[in-house]
Amino acid sequence: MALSQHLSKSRQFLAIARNYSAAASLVNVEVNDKSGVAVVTLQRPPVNSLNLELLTEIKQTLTGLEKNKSRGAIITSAFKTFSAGLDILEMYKPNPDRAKEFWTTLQDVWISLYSAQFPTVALINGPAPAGGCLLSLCCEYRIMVPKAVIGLNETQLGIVAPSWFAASMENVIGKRQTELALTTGKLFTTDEALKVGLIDEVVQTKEEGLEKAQGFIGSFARISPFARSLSKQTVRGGTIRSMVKGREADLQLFLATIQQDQVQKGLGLYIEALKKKQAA
Ligand SMILES: CCCCCCCC/C=C\CC(=O)SCCNC(=O)CCNC(=O)[C@H](O)C(C)(C)COP(=O)(O)OP(=O)(O)OC[C@H]1O[C@@H](n2cnc3c(N)ncnc32)[C@H](O)[C@@H]1OP(=O)(O)O
Repeated sequence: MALSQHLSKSRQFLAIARNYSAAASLVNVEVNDKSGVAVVTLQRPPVNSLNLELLTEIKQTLTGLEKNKSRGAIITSAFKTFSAGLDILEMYKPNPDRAKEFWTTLQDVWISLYSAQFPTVALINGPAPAGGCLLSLCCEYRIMVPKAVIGLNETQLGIVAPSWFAASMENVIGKRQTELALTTGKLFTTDEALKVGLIDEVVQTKEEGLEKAQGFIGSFARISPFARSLSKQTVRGGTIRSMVKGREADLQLFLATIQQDQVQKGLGLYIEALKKKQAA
């Protein structure tokens, strides 16, 4: 598709996305006029914790971008936190129907983002623990600001990162580092994350990050989109097939896990600790 035609389609999507944003406004989408790349900004105050509504909007945004043959997407945050991960309140004293929809939507978001045909970059402009880290691991390239943290810290909450969370990390930093990170619930500083390969670049500001992200996506300008996305599928296909095959069992495991007294107790204490931290 010619760039002018493509941009016209992108603008139509942008108009739809803006209308949608006006109604719900947890995700803002802006398509760059020159490059056709979408900047997808998460904006659920205060820390972009991923509840059902935010996940639903992310999923709809990704579906829209795929449908409109997006040139690329940069995922970032409107706040000083990239994402605080899953909204703990979705797992604490859960309503079973909502918990089911919540987890299924998280699975859908992972599948859409992990398998996106267009290039994806996470511009991690603040802390990205647990589910926040997972979102960034789905992207092809990670750019992070200094003085932030990133990692799958689930064990610190007394829960276990599911196998597809672990696989997403393993595909980026390898088995050994993933095992160490998951068993300790490690949150990597920006420097540590760069050293271990969890992120690809450090930038001083979000603006610099946007430029670098556009540069990464621009580097595919002379590569056939078909060959590009098939190559991505070749590398990621096994992980995706395995997750899709196991998704029902994974859902049941999630529902059973969050109903355990011990897990509820751990989550309750964690929520208290977060609140105390604010009061201090
Ligand atoms: C299939 C097998 C079984 C599966 C089991 C389940 C597997 C689940 C997998 C993933 C789990 C997760 O993603 S759990 C979430 C983990 N997240 C964290 O540990 C991060 C916790 N938050 C923080 O560390 C900090 O908030 C921050 C560094 C992200 C930001 O710090 P800051 O100082 O800027 O903000 P506050 O700490 O003051 O927070 C503001 C406000 O937000 C509330 N908050 C923070 N994080 C969450 C969250 N994840 N969910 C819900 N709410 C959150 C915090 O309590 C404050 O609220 P109040 O203003 O009301 O006090």
